[in-house]
Amino acid sequence: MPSCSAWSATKRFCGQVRDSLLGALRGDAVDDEVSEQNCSNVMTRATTGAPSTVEGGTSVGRSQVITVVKGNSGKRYKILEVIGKGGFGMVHRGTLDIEEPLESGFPRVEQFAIKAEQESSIHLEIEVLTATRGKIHFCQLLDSGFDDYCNVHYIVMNLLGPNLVQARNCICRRSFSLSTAIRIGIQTLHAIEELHSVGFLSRDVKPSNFALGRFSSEQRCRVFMLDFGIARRYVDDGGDPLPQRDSGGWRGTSRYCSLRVHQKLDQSRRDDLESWFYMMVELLGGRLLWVYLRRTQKAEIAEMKARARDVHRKAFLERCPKEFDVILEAIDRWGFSSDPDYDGIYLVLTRVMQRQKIDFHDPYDWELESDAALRFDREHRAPLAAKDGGAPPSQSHVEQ
Ligand SMILES: Nc1ncnc2c1ncn2[C@@H]1O[C@H](COP(=O)(O)OP(=O)(O)OP(=O)(O)O)[C@@H](O)[C@H]1O
Repeated sequence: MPSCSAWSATKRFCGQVRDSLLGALRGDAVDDEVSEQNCSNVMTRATTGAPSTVEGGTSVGRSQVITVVKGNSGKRYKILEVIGKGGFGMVHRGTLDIEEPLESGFPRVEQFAIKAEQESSIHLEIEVLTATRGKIHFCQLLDSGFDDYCNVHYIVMNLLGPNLVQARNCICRRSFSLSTAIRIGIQTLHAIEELHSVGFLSRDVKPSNFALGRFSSEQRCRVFMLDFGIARRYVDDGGDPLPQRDSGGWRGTSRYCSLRVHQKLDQSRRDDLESWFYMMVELLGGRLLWVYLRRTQKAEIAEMKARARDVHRKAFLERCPKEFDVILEAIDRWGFSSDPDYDGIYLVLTRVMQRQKIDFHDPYDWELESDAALRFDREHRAPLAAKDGGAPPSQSHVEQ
């Protein structure tokens, strides 16, 4: 990217999003995935200020500028290349500005993921990551801050590997084996259960919101849950479930959201599980019947989701183990205030594992293919292919 930093790219990106949101508020075309909550946050954000934490920029490599930001902890971080982007912000790779030397004399190179957003929804991410501290399927929140110059809030987390879409694309045949998909299913279900156990709904369960640990780490087979920009507390301070609201508005992603979201109904834990089910159908190699529809065709998508329950049920579940029929039936039976039977779903998934002779300790697909990590690095994380942190930053393509 010529003579501008990845951080400035975030600023521009956030600016574009804000412009289109403000346009939407003025009555221009509205992006269907934008939540009402985020619209109002943008308006608030634009009128508030915060002390500057920008520490300056350093030129590195070919016309590449690294921006350094100072977190609330006092630590300073170099913002390197973009490793992910979503509707409201960007995720960058980052390192400490000044590496602390180890006793051996070699610098300790730590890498981070730095998520920046112009929205104050980052505060919700902070709330969720604080609540999930110590849970095994969640990133550690290491630091946070506000960059006055670029007008972005950011959080610093541990750096993970590919999200599930990218991981699937690293595999030669570009689809997971049954063994890998079922165990990802168990892990993602556990992640959702952990999130629910601390009183939050995700409302955006989808493959790109789960990532693996880094291929080079011991956590390469652990699935982590990401992105809590539209999460919501579903319990009050005493831990009792909040009553159902008359209308839930639109939150989520058309492809994976539950039927109830299409009906503008308030979401509850069962809706996260319905999204999980759609995600699983895809991860098991099936094709969601509405995959060819544009995300703006909400009514058509809703109709296809309804048909997947009756006339097209067989085609919908074609690639899934036969036990998945029971899971869908159960999720559809649960109402707004039902306590989801997570254990029942684990039991069914475990039955599939027994029937297919799948062991929890079997290698995952990306472990079986020695060049899967290389393919991921080449396509998404070019700098990480070199020795940790030693490579110059560069712009990398990231698939959504
Ligand atoms: N800690 C992390 N380590 C490595 N990559 C990450 C990390 N967090 C996020 N990413 C990458 O960035 C992508 C976008 O992250 P995230 O979903 O949090 O952003 P977002 O702007 O909220 O996205 P969306 O609008 O699509 O929901 C993820 O799919 C993942 O590939």
